[in-house]
Amino acid sequence: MSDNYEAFTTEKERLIDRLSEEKAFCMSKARELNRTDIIPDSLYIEKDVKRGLRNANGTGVIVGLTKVGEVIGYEFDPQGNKIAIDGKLYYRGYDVEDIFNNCVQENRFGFEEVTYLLLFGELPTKSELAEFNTMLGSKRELPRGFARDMILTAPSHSIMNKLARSVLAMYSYDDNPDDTSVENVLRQSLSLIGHFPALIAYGYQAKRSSFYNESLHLHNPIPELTTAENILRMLRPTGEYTDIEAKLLDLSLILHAEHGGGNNSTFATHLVSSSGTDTYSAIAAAVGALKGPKHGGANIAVINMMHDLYQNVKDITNESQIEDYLVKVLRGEANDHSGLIYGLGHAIYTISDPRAILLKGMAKKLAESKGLEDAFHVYEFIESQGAALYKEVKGIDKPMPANVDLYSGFVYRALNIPVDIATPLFATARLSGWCAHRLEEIITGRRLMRPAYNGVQPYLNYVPIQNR
Ligand SMILES: CC(=O)SCCNC(=O)CCNC(=O)[C@H](O)C(C)(C)COP(=O)(O)OP(=O)(O)OC[C@H]1O[C@@H](n2cnc3c(N)ncnc32)[C@H](O)[C@@H]1OP(=O)(O)O
Ligand SMILES: O=C([O-])CC(=O)C(=O)O
Repeated sequence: MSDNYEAFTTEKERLIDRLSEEKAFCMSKARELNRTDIIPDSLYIEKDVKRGLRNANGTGVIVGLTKVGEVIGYEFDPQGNKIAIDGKLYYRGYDVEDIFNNCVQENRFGFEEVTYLLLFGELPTKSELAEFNTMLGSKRELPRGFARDMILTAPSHSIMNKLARSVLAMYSYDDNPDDTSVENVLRQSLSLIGHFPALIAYGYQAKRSSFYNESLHLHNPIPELTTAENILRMLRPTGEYTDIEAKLLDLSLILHAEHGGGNNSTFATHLVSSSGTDTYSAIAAAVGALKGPKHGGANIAVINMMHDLYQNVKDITNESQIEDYLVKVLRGEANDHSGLIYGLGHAIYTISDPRAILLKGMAKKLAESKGLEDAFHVYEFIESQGAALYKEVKGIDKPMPANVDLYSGFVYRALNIPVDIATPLFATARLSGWCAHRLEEIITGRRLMRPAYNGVQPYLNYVPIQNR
C-alpha cells in the first residue's frame, strides 16, 4: 500500500515536472516567435498585400459571385469615395426586413421558409413548404446510438467544438459520404439542417451533466415541430416553452440564416468546398470559423464582456462609469485585453446592421416586459458611444455600428436560453446559408481556391546538426 502510494506520488511529481518543463519551453519559444515571426507593416504595403482579403479602403476583395445573399453597407460617390449608408440585407433578392415583418404580422414561424428560399432560390408555396417541413421533420432524430457514442462519451466545454466533431462524425453514418453530386450534397444538407437542433441541444446537455453536475435531459425531437420549437424543447429540462418564446427564437434564426459569400464562415465553406471535399468536412470548417469571437462567437463574447462590466462598474446606471470601463476595454486594460468592444463594428455595414436594428427592437420589448431596462440601457449606451470612444482612444474616425451579435445575447438571456448555446444557435441558422453556398460553389464556382503568399524569408544555407 505504502509502496503503491510512493510510486503514485513519484509519478505525480514526474508529471508535474514534465508539465512545468513543457510550459517553460512553450513560453520561451513563444517569446522568440513573437520577436522573430513579425513581418513589418511596411512590407505588406510595399508588396500591395490584400491583408485580410481587404482593399486599402477596407472593402473586401471580390473573389466570387453569388445569388444566395447580398449585403450592402456603403456606396461610392462619383469621385470613388466610400459613403456610409444604412445597411440592407437580401436573401435571394428578398429584403430580410420584409421576411421578418411578414412573419411578425402573420404571427407565424418563418425559418423553414427562409431555408427553402436560400437552398432553392424561390419562395415556397404552401404545399411546397408543408412537404419541405415533413422532409425536415423526418430528419430530426439523430442516427441510432449517435447521442450515446458521439456526444455523451466525449463532452466538451465548447458546444461549437462539440458540434464540429458531431458534424465530422456524421460522415461515418452516411452510406454515400464522398459523392459531391448536387443531388447527394442536397440530401446531406437537408439531413444536417434537420439534425442540427439535436446536435447542439444534446452537446449542451452533455456539458451540463458532465461539468455542472446537473441531471441529464435528452428529450427526443418531434417531427411536427419547427426548428425553434425543437431547440427549446430539447434545451429545457421540462421540455416546455411558450409560443411567444419559440416565435422570438424563430425570428432570431431568420436574421442569422445568411450573410453573403464573404463572411468568414461562409467563405470557409466556399474555400473548403472548392477542394472537392465532402459536405461534413466543409460544414465542420464553417462551424470552426463561426466560433471565433470576431465572427459568430462575438455573441458569447458580448455576454462575457457584460459580465466583466458588471463586475467592474459599481453603478451600471452611471454613464460615466460605463464610459471609463469601455475606454479601458479599448486600451486593452479590461475584459479579455483584446482591445475590442464586442458587438460593435462590421466589415461591410457602416451606419447600421439591419439585423441589429430588428434584434434591438426585440430586446427592448423583452427588457420592458421583464424589468431589464437598466441592463438594456447599458447595451444602448455602448452602441451609441462606441465610435466616439474609439476616436477618443485611437484618434481614428471609424464607423462602429452595433452588429448582429450585440443584442442577440440579450434576447437569448431574456428568453432564458443558456449563454453557451448562443453561437451554436447562430450556427444552426447559418447552416442553411452555408449549404446554399456550398451548392453554389459546386455548381458554378468550380475552381480550386488558391490565393498566394509572397515569400519574404531570405534564403539560407542548410547547416548540418553537428555544426550548429
Ligand atoms: C456575425 C459577425 O461576424 S458580426 C462581427 C462580430 N464581431 C465583433 O463584434 C467583434 C468586434 N468587432 C471587430 O472585431 C471588427 O469590427 C470586425 C472584425 C467585425 C470588423 O472589422 P473591420 O472594421 O472590418 O476592420 P478591422 O478588423 O481591420 O479593424 C480595423 C481596426 O478597427 C479596430 N476595431 C474594429 N472593431 C472594433 C471594436 N469593436 N472594438 C475595438 N476596436 C475595433 C480593429 O481592432 C482594428 O484596429 P487596428 O488597425 O489597430 O488593428
Ligand atoms: O459579414 C460578416 O463579415 C459577418 C456577419 O455579419 C455575418 O456573417 O453575419
